[in-house]
Amino acid sequence: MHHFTTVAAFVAFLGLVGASPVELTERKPTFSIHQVEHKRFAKNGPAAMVKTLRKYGKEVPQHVISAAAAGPTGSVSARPADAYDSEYLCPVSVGGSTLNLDFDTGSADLWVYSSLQPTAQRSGHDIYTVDPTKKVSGSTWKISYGDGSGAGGTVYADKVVVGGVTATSQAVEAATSVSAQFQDDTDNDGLLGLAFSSINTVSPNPAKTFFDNVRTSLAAPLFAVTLKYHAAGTYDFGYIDTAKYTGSITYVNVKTTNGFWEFTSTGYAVGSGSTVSTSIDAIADTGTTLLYLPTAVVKAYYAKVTGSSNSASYGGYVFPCSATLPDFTAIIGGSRQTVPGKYINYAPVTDGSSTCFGGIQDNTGIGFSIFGDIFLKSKYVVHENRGSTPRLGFAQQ
Ligand SMILES: O=C(c1ccc(-c2ccco2)nc1O)N(Cc1ccccn1)C1CC1
Repeated sequence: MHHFTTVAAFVAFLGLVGASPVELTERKPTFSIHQVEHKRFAKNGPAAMVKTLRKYGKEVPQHVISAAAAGPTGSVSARPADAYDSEYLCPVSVGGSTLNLDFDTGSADLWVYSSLQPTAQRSGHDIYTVDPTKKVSGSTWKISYGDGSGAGGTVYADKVVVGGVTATSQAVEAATSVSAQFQDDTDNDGLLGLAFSSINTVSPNPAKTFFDNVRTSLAAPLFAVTLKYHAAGTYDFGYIDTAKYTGSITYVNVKTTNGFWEFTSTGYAVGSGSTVSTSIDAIADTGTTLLYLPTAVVKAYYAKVTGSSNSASYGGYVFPCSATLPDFTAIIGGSRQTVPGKYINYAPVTDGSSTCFGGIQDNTGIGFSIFGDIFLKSKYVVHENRGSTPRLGFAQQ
């Protein structure tokens, strides 16, 4: 972009456009100079602040200097898609269009509704309009999720911006077809996977997640998840926000062999009951709504809920919506991570029913426990990958 900084340059410009200063003043024409974005400008707020303070000879606080020296950081809102926090959606710029994506730490594909789908499938959705010049030749993707939903399509390399953090050449997996469950979910324009790139489904060459693409350039190689109960939370990239949690963060090492943010909880407690020591293999998964735990743990929990039962017809534990639910505590890294009982009432089994579906359910058939939104929405969870030994950090909101 050309910046006119001197009168001489300005007059030279008039010469270029064939107008003399006198002529201009007589006819007083109007003209505008259209600014274009500087394509390679990485947004760094602290650096801009340092520049301004120094320009006016002001003192620059040390914490601003050190933040400026760091890489980019960013934050994006995560809004509940419905009254029951079934999923959380975040606005993302994909190839210049804003789509609302479900950030999913349990999968590793960034896939979007697209112009490749039949128009009936994509009505009500924001879509990514593919640019054939950006197609990744020969690549396809296909994913299936634990609830039986799924999608598939082809791949494009395009610019993706999340909370001001830019991946300039992100693998954007454009859907050619999505399952009925996704078609019915008209708020959701796709998923942004934040698990490990080892489980990305692009073939023949697996793609990197957004986090893996920006990780080493961020001020710190981490993102932090703050989901909230019936309220908007955030996904922060590159920094820890001490205003978003109380007490301290307890870290545990992550096992990445299955591609998930997988960790071990060493025990649990129901309400004010005593702690039961038992090893629980679990994953943190923002893309899963509920908290799936081993059979014995779930039985011990609902033994304390009057009127609860494991309903074959509703496919899980239910109880009277008026029930008082005990808190649930998981021991992680030696710390007590407690979920308020109120958060464990997920939703009425059908609109208006006085029977409610439990937020804690049995993990039989999954192969591990899943700490989904029911657990996560009372926590501040740091997902750190320094390259070796990724870690999860848990703190109370
Ligand atoms: O939905 C998934 C899920 C995510 C990603 C993949 C996948 C296939 C290929 C690459 O990733 N497959 C899944 O199934 N849940 C949650 C879940 C919930 C209930 C039952 C089973 N699972 C994965 C995180 C555990």
